Amino acid sequence: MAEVAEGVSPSKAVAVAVSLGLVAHQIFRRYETYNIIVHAALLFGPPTLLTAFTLPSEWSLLYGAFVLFSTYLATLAASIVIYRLSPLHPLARYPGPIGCKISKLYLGAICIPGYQHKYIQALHNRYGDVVRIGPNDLSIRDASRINPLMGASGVPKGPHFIGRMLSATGLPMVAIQDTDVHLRRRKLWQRGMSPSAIKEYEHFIARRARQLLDRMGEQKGEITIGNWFNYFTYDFMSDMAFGGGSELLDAGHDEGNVWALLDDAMFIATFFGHLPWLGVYIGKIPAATGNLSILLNRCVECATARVKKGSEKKDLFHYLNQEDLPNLPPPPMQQLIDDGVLAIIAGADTTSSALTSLVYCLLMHPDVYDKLQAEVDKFYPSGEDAMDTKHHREMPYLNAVINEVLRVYPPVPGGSQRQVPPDGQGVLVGDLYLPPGTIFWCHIYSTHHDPRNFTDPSSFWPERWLIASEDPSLAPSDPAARGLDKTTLVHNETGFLPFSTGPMNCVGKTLAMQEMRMVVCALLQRYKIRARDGWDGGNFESEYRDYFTAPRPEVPVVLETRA
Ligand code: HEM
Repeated sequence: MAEVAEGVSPSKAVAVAVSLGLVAHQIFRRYETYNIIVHAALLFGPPTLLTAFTLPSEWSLLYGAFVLFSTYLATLAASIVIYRLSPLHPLARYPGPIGCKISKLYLGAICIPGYQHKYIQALHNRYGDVVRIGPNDLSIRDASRINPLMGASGVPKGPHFIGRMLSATGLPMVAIQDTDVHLRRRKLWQRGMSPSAIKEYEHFIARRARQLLDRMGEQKGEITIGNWFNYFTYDFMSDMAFGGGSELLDAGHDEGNVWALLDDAMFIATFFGHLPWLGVYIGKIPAATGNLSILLNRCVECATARVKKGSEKKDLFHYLNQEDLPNLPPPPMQQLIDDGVLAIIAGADTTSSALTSLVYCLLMHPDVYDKLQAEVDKFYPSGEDAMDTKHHREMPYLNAVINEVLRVYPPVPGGSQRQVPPDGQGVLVGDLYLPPGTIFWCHIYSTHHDPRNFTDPSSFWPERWLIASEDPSLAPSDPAARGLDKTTLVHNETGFLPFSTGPMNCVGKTLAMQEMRMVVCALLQRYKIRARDGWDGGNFESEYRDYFTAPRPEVPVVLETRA
């Protein structure tokens, strides 16, 4: 080989390696791909060819390979870093930490302890409403931009689910970036979440909610109520998505470690959500993905079993499998599996998180607890069926409490990612310009906690929802109104987006609200909830974490059956 290269001087060989490194950067920049073979070819192909064909005669093969590989790769890395920090980068005008501008590894590392929501909120407080949180990523905390960016003619989904699912193929609906394909797929979900479908699910919710109350009541002494909500939501979502298959409530513990797996999986998924290409690599190594792969495989097994068994009830699967449209062929098996997985992951943790936060808030705010109890007792006195949803509309305080919990402790604190199509036009909203390829998040936690959207935003104060809607149940003279009325209260519901917003928002919103209302009414009708003696709730706020969904600290309680 060296013979072929005779005449190539070391400085020439190094210069060629530098030039190829610069060219490779331009190729990476223009043609983003998750194809490992393309990545490997670009990373290792040029220096391998250089070593093979231009090795200077005075270098040994080993030395030459070392010099050419390191020159090529160092040039590529330096070119990337310099470009990302330079005024030439399309997002150069947006402020943010240098580490974020250089690589998504920075935010990936920061998210590991779980306080990404607080970190991004702090960035907004320091840099303003638009912050660069990655080389091509922005976080936005400006309620006035939310509808133009996420509403009817908003921007498609971003790529973070590719990293979360450790694959660029076989993705669930939530991850589909092509807007037309996403909306086609969503039609099935929309039928499965229509008011008439949800009416039919009420008895599924009621059966599991009764089981939840019975099983909690059977425990002696203190219980960790969040764990029981976990069992409830997981069993219920398994009923919905797979026609059953999970009996955690019955077991009374995390049988099969599903929640341990889910928590670990969310942690891994959050890191790779920031680095989708790396997630795709790691996804090829079964041992490296550990619990995330186990969780995904378990869901695949449940979905496959359900497809084989066929549908016995009108549950969510009935609609996802188009059994309500018998003249149409069923969707491909892989689609059913992917969306079954999605139902469990999207529907179980979020609702459980909200219910746990709600109990925490009631325990920390006895005045709120008393008022909610009074409203529940008014509509569901002892003997009245607490699973009957007919009074929910007449319960403004119940709805205010749930909204306020979702505002202060959003179960998906970061929200959902969007990306301006790289091959299309940029997006201009007022003076905010997002160049093609820009990835962004309308950051839910920061928006909910912005004083420009909500008076005293960190304070848990359900009455704000009553004042805003001028609900007659709260007189302006009531001390709970804090001397505010609709004109003096800051209350911008455009900045309230726990379920995200627009045509790609949470399709399970109505179901989740129904579940929460039913469980809260039934729980308060039957039990008095008391915090464990000596527990002051101190670490809930500080240890509420963000791994896309929100792991929360334990809330230890004692339940006393009400007379
Ligand atoms: C309190 C409970 C819940 C909260 C706070 C919540 C929140 C969210 C958020 C923020 C998104 C991202 C939407 C976006 O990309 O803009 C989402 C998506 C989704 N959620 Fe929920 N969710 C909850 C409960 C549920 C339930 C019970 C289900 C039932 C299966 C569900 C199913 C879904 C699905 C299928 C998506 C993907 C929607 C799409 O891509 O079109 N969620 N959810």
